[in-house]
Amino acid sequence: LVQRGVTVHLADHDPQQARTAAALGAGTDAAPEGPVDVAIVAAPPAHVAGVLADAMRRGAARGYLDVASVKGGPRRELEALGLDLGGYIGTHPMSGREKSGPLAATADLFEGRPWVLTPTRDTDTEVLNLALELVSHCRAVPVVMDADAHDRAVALVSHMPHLVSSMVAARLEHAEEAAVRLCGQGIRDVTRIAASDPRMWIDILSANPGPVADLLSDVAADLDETVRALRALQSSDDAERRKGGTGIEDVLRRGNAGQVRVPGKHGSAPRAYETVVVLIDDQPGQLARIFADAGRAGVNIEDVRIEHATGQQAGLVQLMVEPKAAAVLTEALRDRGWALRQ
Ligand SMILES: NC(=O)c1ccc[n+]([C@@H]2O[C@H](COP(=O)([O-])OP(=O)(O)OC[C@H]3O[C@@H](n4cnc5c(N)ncnc54)[C@H](O)[C@@H]3O)[C@@H](O)[C@H]2O)c1
Ligand SMILES: O=C(O)C(=O)C[C@]1(C(=O)O)C=C[C@@H](O)C=C1
Repeated sequence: LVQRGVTVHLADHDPQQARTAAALGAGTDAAPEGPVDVAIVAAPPAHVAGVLADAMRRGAARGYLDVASVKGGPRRELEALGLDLGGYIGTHPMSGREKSGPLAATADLFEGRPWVLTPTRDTDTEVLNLALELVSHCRAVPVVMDADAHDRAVALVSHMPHLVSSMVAARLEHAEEAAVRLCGQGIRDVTRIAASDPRMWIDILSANPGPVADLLSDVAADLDETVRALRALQSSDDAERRKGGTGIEDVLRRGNAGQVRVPGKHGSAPRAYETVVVLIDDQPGQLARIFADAGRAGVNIEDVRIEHATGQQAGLVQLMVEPKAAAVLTEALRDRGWALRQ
């Protein structure tokens, strides 16, 4: 928002967090002199209604938004407090990090991502317009939904997958070091979000337990069937083994069919990018230099993955770019002395 010329005042119940965010360029931690255009509450879900109610009672803003990962609960809490909710919209940017706090923040986090808005019949048009302006400043894609429909949808695409990721990662806790050191990109993809703050996720799941439990019981049924199929594959009987193979194929094929439905950036169909792989030393500033060199060559990096080599101070950076930009980027990085890999 600061980059787009908006004046941002930061407040946090831990003033150090607001100071750090201000020092990073996210705004000022000085209080505004009077009511602001819009107050955006990004506290943990269980505190959202309380923080919003306090701001509304003080008349802190013309419009009030929150960005909590659940939408039905906070709205009902606000209604129970008897507040006039015409000036409020519950929102949820569908993008985040597994790390907390201002040091984990990035200015382009929401670019091209869906940002859910849950206005009701009573929402002031002026406030809806402020919310749309905010989403547009962050270059996100607005999606209007009913609060409860949102909660059912994120149970499927965010909350249940989060728990499954935690359960896969939990298998590693007491695993032998010899096995853990073999971790490749597959398990990194599946477990990244398991690094998130449990306190935040207890709040999120506590506000959406029913839909998540329903989905997890469907996953449990798939797990039971898959275990049965794997046991059948161990059988000495040919027919049993064939049955086992069919069962495994079924779950893998259904996985393919679901995976192709995951949209790429901007909510469109997934795009085919080409990957340019660079070997880096594990030292501060390396990624920033690669990005600067790519920028100088006029190449937009669409996505990036980093794979650290076990036991070495080196890593492989996979830069995903539009196919026509791959050759330009390869040449520019080679010219600047980067070691490229296939
Ligand atoms: N991290 C994500 O992936 C993500 C994505 C979309 C939405 N959200 C939602 O955004 C909100 C913030 O999540 P985050 O990941 O930025 O967490 P965070 O821990 O980085 O930030 C939360 C901040 O709220 C402050 N806080 C706690 N209680 C407060 C209170 N009562 N009053 C004022 N400040 C208070 C904390 O000090 C902290 O600085 C949550 O509601 C979360 O559901 C998170
Ligand atoms: O990718 C991450 O690290 C996230 O935290 C992302 C994610 C998600 O599940 O998509 C997690 C919770 C938020 O409510 C929104 C986004």
